[in-house]
Amino acid sequence: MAEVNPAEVSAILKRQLSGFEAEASLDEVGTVLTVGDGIANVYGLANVQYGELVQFEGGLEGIVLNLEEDNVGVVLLGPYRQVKEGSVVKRTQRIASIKVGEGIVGRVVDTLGNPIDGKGAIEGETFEMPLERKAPGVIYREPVTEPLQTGIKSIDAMVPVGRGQRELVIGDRQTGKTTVCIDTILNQKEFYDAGEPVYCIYVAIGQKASTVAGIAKVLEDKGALAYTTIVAANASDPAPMQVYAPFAGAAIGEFFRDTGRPALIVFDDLSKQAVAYREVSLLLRRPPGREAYPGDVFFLHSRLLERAAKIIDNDDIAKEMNDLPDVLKDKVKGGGSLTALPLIETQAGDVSAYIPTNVISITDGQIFLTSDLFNSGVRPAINVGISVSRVGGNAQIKSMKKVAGTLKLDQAQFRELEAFAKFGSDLDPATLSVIEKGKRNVEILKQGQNDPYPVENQIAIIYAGSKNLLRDVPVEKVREFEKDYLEYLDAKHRDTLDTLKAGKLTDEVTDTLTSVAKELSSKYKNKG
Ligand SMILES: Nc1ncnc2c1ncn2[C@@H]1O[C@H](COP(=O)(O)OP(=O)(O)OP(=O)(O)O)[C@@H](O)[C@H]1O
Repeated sequence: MAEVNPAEVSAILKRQLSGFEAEASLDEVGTVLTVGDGIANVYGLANVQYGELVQFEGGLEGIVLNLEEDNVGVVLLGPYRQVKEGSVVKRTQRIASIKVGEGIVGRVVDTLGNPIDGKGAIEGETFEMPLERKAPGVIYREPVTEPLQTGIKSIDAMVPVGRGQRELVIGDRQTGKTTVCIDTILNQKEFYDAGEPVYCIYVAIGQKASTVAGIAKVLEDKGALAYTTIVAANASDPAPMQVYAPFAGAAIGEFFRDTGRPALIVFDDLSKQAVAYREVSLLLRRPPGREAYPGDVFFLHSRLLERAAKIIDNDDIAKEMNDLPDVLKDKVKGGGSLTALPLIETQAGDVSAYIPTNVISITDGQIFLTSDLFNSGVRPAINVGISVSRVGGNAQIKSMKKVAGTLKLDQAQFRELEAFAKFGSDLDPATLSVIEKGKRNVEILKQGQNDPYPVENQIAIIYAGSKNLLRDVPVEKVREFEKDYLEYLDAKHRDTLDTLKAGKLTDEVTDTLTSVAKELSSKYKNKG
């Protein structure tokens, strides 16, 4: 009998074991300790990461927000009736993210990227973009130099916004905040038609579903849905969905920004998001601070708004960008931008409350809307005296910059003298002329809802106002004059308008504008 050679046996065993791979995988699971008010405390997920998605029995997902020694606090992203004490929770090893692709344009989605407009699944290739992502570092950014045309005369002239800027829109309720932002989105149609779309994202937080449906309809009717995505976390959605909706919107914006395209995001509004965050934090038993907001509510807004940026126009450097999701690695292009228009609602004009002061200090300027102006018929109700844009001036086109400079000075002078306007006849002619001109300029800056103006039209009418060419037009007829003047220029002097659009304010152009304005205003004089 042949003897068993141990060395031979162990060699055979070794050979067989070397190709062995364990097929069974071990899911890390935990159990629910307590659940209620949209929060679950889970035991047993020792290795879970902050911000990771976990899945409950029945498919409901949640985000891990509190890491404690023996349990983790999870916010639930949906109705949690089926979750009970003792339910099993599974780690997904995925940080919360949203699927973004070209197909998301024109859709209405929820915080997790699920379509809620009844038009079926999102088509085409999609990429997982993380909800929370570190903002691009200094090396990957460029200063703001390109204008973002809002189509609103008083903004484009006096508080201009540039691509990559963060400009706060702040005011009491019902002062036209949403309208300013929707009009800005509508104004981007010009660029879409010209084949260089600015991709827009409207994030609705804590609003009525009917309001969101109304906005979607306006955008669709005006042809703006073709380049716009709506992210909606309505008032009836759980608080965590409202907290993360702006982050989901930013993730969509970043997809366009990092693939070299301009994007615009509107957060309507961050006050409601802060309230939802306060709710979540209190339920997670985090200590309350000023106005019962948690201590990190500033960080919540600053890390969100920092994601608005103008990316350097160099593909090689842009490719190195920090925290770039792997899925985008070979699609990255430089030169993209994400402009943010956050909204904040104040109570009785109090801008020194906690959340308004926070966001004012984070953004690059603010557009103040006031009820007084709104109610006196000055709409959009922008108070230009206290509105500023810290970087947008560099982005204004030259022709606009020239005419707007005079307008700003005139209006500042007018505001100083305005109180005297009541004494009409007792004033010296110089003061009277400043007041009369100011009144006409106020009329010029009025604008209807959903009626954005192309930049060349804005320059043409502001030029007429600032050169006092309207002195013969009665104040109440200024808007009628404006309409005739712009229609006439468009019909007869399109080349002049095109020159203005190109940023030039030549003598020839100013001569044309002056002669047209004089001719039309003289008619008003005769009529009057
Ligand atoms: N330029 C305008 N011309 C005429 N009406 C306007 C103008 N801007 C806004 N409005 C009207 O004012 C109302 C309030 O506008 P909007 O909803 O934009 O304000 P808001 O400040 O966003 O309000 P909310 O408090 O609901 O957030 C709307 O009914 C709108 O139609």
